[in-house]
Amino acid sequence: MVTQTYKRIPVAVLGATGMVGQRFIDLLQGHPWFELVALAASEQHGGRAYSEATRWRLPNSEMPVEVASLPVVACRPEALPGVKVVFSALPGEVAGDIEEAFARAGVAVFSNAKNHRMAPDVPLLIPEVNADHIAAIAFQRKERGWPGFIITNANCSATPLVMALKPLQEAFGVRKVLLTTLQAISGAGYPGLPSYDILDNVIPYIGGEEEKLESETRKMLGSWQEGQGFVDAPLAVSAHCTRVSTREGHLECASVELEREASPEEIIAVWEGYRPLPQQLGLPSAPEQALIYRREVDRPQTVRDRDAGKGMSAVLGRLRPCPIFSYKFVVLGHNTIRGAAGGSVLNAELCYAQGLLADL
Ligand SMILES: N[C@@H](CC=O)C(=O)O
Repeated sequence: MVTQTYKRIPVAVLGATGMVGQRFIDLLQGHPWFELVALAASEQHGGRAYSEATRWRLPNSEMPVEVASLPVVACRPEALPGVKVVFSALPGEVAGDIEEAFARAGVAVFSNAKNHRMAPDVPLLIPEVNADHIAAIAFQRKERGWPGFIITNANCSATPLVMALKPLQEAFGVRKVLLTTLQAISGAGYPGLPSYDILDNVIPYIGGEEEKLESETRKMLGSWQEGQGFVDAPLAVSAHCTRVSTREGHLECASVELEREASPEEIIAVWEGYRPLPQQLGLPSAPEQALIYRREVDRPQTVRDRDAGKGMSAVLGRLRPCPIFSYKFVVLGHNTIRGAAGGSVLNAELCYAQGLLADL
């Protein structure tokens, strides 16, 4: 259990006006270790108050009064003096250079953007899965000469899949994964898809998503080797990604081939008994149970289960034998919480607990 009581670290959100930016703002309200002191977005907002620059879009909540009058400044380090940590919800078109400018200026960047995920010196982090990959930060800082650093979270559909696979990999080995996703419309940001395209419809294509899912899964389930870098897990992953007309929560149907035989009871016991580092450390955003297995025949369901563990748990169900691979199952993750802002906040908490934010 982490019990230090440092002064809270001043943090900012980049890309604060979008959906994921708003998730960051929401999750940082009253955070015990991080104090949200500034908001940044595109230059067009020119310092206007947050309440004038954007409308609050998160369901069942109002814009926090603490941020309503904050000016929306430009995404430049000099516009955010005193800020030691930034959470980036920037779109991929601009995230790359901006995030690097912050790391160069001595800021720790926790990014939701795709740009640096597959870089050979950037941890693609899910604290329940590959907390040891933060060892790459020392290498990144040295190689790039940065006093700060960049850590990214994973693609929102890779996140619950990898959380489900990690304990299976440890206990039985995993050789192959075949996956079909049913991804919510919020994954496309706001305003996202035209209603005429998505209502009464399923779209069997999300640009770049299948490639990300396949490569990110191998990186996260792989290892960080001093002197060698990231080594991918020797795992074949094939993904079909579809967009469905749910608002939040990516539901995924997976078939896996294991290296060793296992009974369904053993697999469920491994999932239910999984208690990785964030839970051991009691990190503020870590759900009590990283993985929840539902025994009902028709769960998990997107609308009923996406908020489990305040949107930070992966919810599993329907484990059954697969006539082609070893087993098949369903997994669900909240895409804008665990798969986006919540994932990055947990990454920052792990770094805080491991002392990586102390020397910024
Ligand atoms: N790329 C993802 C984003 C996650 O929510 C998607 O399109 O769903």
